[in-house]
Amino acid sequence: MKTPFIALDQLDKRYADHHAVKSVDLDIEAGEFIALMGPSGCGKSTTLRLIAGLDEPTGGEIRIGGDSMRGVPAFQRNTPMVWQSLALFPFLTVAENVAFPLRMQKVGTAERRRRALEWLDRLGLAGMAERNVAQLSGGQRQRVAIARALVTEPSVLLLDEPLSALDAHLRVRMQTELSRLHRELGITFVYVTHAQSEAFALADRIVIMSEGSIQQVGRPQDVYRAPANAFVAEFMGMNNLVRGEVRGERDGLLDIAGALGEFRVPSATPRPEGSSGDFVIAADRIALAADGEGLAGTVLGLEFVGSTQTVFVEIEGGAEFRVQKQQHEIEALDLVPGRKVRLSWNPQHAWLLPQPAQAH
Ligand SMILES: Nc1ncnc2c1ncn2[C@@H]1O[C@H](COP(=O)(O)OP(=O)(O)OP(=O)(O)O)[C@@H](O)[C@H]1O
Repeated sequence: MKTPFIALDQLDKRYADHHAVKSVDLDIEAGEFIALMGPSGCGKSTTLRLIAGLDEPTGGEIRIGGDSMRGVPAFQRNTPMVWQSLALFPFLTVAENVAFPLRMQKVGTAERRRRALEWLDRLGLAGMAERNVAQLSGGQRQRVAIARALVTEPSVLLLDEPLSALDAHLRVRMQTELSRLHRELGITFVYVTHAQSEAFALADRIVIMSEGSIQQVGRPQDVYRAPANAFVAEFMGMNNLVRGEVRGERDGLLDIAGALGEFRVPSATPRPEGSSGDFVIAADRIALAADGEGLAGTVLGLEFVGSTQTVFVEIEGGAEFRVQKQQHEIEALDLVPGRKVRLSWNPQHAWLLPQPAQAH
């Protein structure tokens, strides 16, 4: 097997009163764009800080390029980090800010300036070198922070919610910028974010964490379509979780029965009768109709994002479902709160959650 570029091996971090990272194993390939995701407090930033050497693990090991980072201080790792708060020096010019890490490395004045200007140019900031950072816009400041992180030509860049302070429009532009940089530089990016849209737009693989443990690692679309457990399914937002129990098997599909009724669900492996039959059905896989077959429900509300509508439906029996449709697909239904609807889906699109004992 190929040696991973960054290896987290049983990585553990305990604070006095909190177990923030619990025996995390993760291999990151050279050049990969990895996004760490999970609810607030799940240990994403701590994991990133441990990789950066800004915090010491209380157990396990980090290897970068095959070398153990045990006892290696942050400044010797060349794993720069970009934060939401940027931490630029207000009393230095833009060029001086970017050149700062080279000063720490004892690079000569002329060379420092040459490299700082080169990175400013790469990030579209040529001509701003002599400005004070206070004279820049939020997006420009973000680029300065990225230039400063990249000026030492690291082989890994760590980013902790770098775009969350920007407005929505700028965030999308900076996403494109980061994606371009990642492609051009070919270095490894480890990116902490709350925002699913960012992780999906940027990452080769996403890591979903909860309470200090990894719940699932995979390509964004695979984690979305095939969550490893109920936590991941719910975290991914646009999944509807249906609880049930296996009643039998017919024609390659399992019969599942639960509080919402009876369903047919595919399974890659046999599942004994009476075992868990919890499954998810993604919001965009559900068809809506005014009547006919399917789960009966009542529209609770609607949410528009561009041309996409999310329809919130209360199912008879109490559960709430989300259905995601293009505006033109449901125009004819004239959906308003209180409208009765039927929900149906192709059984092949349902995803049976792995048995709890197998989930990881
Ligand atoms: N220095 C510290 N001392 C004690 N507890 C800490 C310390 N740093 C972090 N923690 C705790 O460890 C847990 C994980 O924190 P961490 O910052 O890694 O979470 P996160 O997933 O990045 O959250 P957020 O998305 O809110 O930034 C939290 O409960 C936090 O309160």
